[in-house]
Amino acid sequence: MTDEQHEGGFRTDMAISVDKGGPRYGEFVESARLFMDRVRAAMPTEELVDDLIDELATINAKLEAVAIDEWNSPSGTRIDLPARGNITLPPYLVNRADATGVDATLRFTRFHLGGNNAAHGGYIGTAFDDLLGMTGALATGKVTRTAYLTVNYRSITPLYTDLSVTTQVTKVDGRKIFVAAQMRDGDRLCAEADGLFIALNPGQP
Ligand SMILES: CCCCC/C=C\C/C=C\C/C=C\C/C=C\CCCC(=O)SCCNC(=O)CCNC(=O)[C@H](O)C(C)(C)COP(=O)(O)OP(=O)(O)OC[C@H]1O[C@@H](n2cnc3c(N)ncnc32)[C@H](O)[C@@H]1OP(=O)(O)O
Repeated sequence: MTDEQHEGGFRTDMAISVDKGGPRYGEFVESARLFMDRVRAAMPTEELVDDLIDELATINAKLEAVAIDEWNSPSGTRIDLPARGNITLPPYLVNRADATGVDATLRFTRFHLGGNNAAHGGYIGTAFDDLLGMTGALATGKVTRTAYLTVNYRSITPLYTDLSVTTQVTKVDGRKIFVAAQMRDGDRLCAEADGLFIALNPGQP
């Protein structure tokens, strides 16, 4: 990736990769996700907390030594991995993606718990934002930025259940891409969204 491609405050091109971080990078990301779930579910003893702080200090020092800028990191660019290997995002697999929309399968886990075994609404919005951003990118061939995103929560979204997410381009008007999405548990509509994404101009901050 050149300086020109990411001049300004947001990348204007997507540095996709399938090999950064090596063949076991996906396994590393899944281990990190499992760790996040385990932290969320744990009731540790004081002794275990002491022990874990020390072990994590070692791990964090190893990772700090290999930190790299956002434009070149595997996280967010590995298109062969769930959610492009980005642990910030709920893990989803893209089943179909073209200029008209995207079909994905998504699974929330303990880390994404809102309450009463249901997903937190913010993570539902995060999933929609990313998959709709991808939809805008595929519709225009450019990176797009969210202008607005409206989420309607229609019924409880369960954890540890394969959910389907479908997105559609509803209208393109110059740089404006109007999009919609639905999240379902089988036939049941859990949540839906509509949004406006703006295709960035070259160098736009
Ligand atoms: C297996 C296959 C996989 C393949 C994958 C391959 C590739 C995928 C590649 C990449 C994509 C992947 C994933 C996506 C990644 C991330 C998605 C997350 C995106 C975000 O999470 S991003 C962060 C949150 N987001 C912001 O941080 C925005 C802050 N904001 C701004 O940066 C500006 O605000 C901006 C840029 C939005 C617009 O600014 P601007 O200067 O460029 O344009 P301007 O203001 O002139 O608006 C132009 C026209 O839009 C209308 N307009 C604007 N805003 C409107 C609104 N809210 N409501 C109604 N209309 C609106 C105007 O009225 C005008 O309309 P008109 O032209 O008709 O007058």
